[in-house]
Amino acid sequence: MDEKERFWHEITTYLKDILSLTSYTTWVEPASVTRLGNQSISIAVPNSLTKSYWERHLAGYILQYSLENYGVEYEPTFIIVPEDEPESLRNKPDILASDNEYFSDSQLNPNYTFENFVIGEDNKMAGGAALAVCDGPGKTYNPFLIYGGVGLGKTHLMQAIGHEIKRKNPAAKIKYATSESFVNDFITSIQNGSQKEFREMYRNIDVLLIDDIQFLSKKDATQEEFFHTFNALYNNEKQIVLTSDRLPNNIDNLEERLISRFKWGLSTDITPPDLETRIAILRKKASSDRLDISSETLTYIANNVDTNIRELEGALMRVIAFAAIEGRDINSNLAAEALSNMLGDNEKKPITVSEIINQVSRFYQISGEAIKGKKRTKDIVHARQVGMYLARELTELSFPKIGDEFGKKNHTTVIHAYEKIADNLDEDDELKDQLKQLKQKLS
Ligand SMILES: Nc1ncnc2c1ncn2[C@@H]1O[C@H](COP(=O)(O)OP(=O)(O)OP(=O)(O)O)[C@@H](O)[C@H]1O
Repeated sequence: MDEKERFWHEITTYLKDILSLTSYTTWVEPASVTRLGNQSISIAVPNSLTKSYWERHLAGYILQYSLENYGVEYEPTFIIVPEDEPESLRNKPDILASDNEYFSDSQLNPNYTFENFVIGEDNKMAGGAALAVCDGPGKTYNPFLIYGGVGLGKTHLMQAIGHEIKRKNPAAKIKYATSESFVNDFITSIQNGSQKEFREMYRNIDVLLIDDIQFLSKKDATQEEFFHTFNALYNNEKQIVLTSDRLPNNIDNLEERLISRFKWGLSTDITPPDLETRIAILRKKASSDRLDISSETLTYIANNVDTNIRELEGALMRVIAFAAIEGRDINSNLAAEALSNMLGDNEKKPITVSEIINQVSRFYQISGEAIKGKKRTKDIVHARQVGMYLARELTELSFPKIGDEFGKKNHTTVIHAYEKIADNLDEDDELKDQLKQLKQKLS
């Protein structure tokens, strides 16, 4: 037994111990190891459903087991090899490895392509602009920033740009990193005295994709480095694509010079998908797993999960897994059963004013006491008025009751705050974005 087979035998034995028999036979048995590197392991799985299950529930065990027993974390990557693929391919680690290497060189997820990305009303601006970026990398929109709430497809769209540019120009060097890995790479380079290599890695490329730039907040030295990376790429007409959960203006402690550079190109937001788009996304996922699921069932799922696309995919996976485990056909009754716990859990509790004050306080970094207090500096008044507006929008409370909760303010103060924010919303995109984020946090 070689090293790879031995590790696989050990980890699957370990998983057999901790999982139920059904989970083990449904998810672990169909998987196989294809390669073991110094700090990585490639695993072949038969479909994207199994891949997601491994990614969400089992990958952590591999990291933990390898660290505890081998002193190194084997980072797992999953490759989909359909079961009806010839046996020869399933057992050809070299083919799989080289395929994997193609992607690992830029760290792109092979599934995050335009082909797999459904464009609907909510994301058509972002989708169209992303395609335009691929037609003129470094020229059309540079930088290109995609922003929006959790699980709405920012990473997918960003990586689709990487794939598409690579497809059009196979020689293009694409670098994808989360802002956390940018920070870590930078810190490691300082510790190891390898700044030159770090700069090579981030500057000697054609396209830089940086995910979740909100995490650059408060990291002064890294922001400085990122600023120089940005300038080097921008000046050489190399494409920069960024994602963020909010507009750069609303990222705390982000340097002004970065904010202004991020505004040079195009910023576009992605909002939660409407029902039709949610159904289309489910249909695409089902068909890529070669599953024939009725429109009625897909509509049932889409109707009941409207938070974000990651949750929507999770719900579909749950339905499919439930059907597999119970040995039943997929229909809307089964979907209702499979999702009953999940939907029950999600039943909305009414939002309280103290939750609103809490979120507003964290968002604007102004204490709850100040919001409820009497001070009238500009920042405090703004936070207070936003809080009052949200209280009116998100609770059933009357103006006088809201006034009470905000430190016994008169109801006319609340009415004034409500009207002021409502009026400003029409013209102020930044305010609109702040409220969107706050509402998302509160929901
Ligand atoms: N329009 C879409 N069509 C098909 N799949 C989508 C679409 N948007 C998102 N998804 C899928 O939803 C999941 C979550 O998307 P993604 O990770 O890109 O979200 P995100 O906005 O980057 O989330 P986060 O804020 O957590 O980083 C992914 O599996 C992605 O493939």
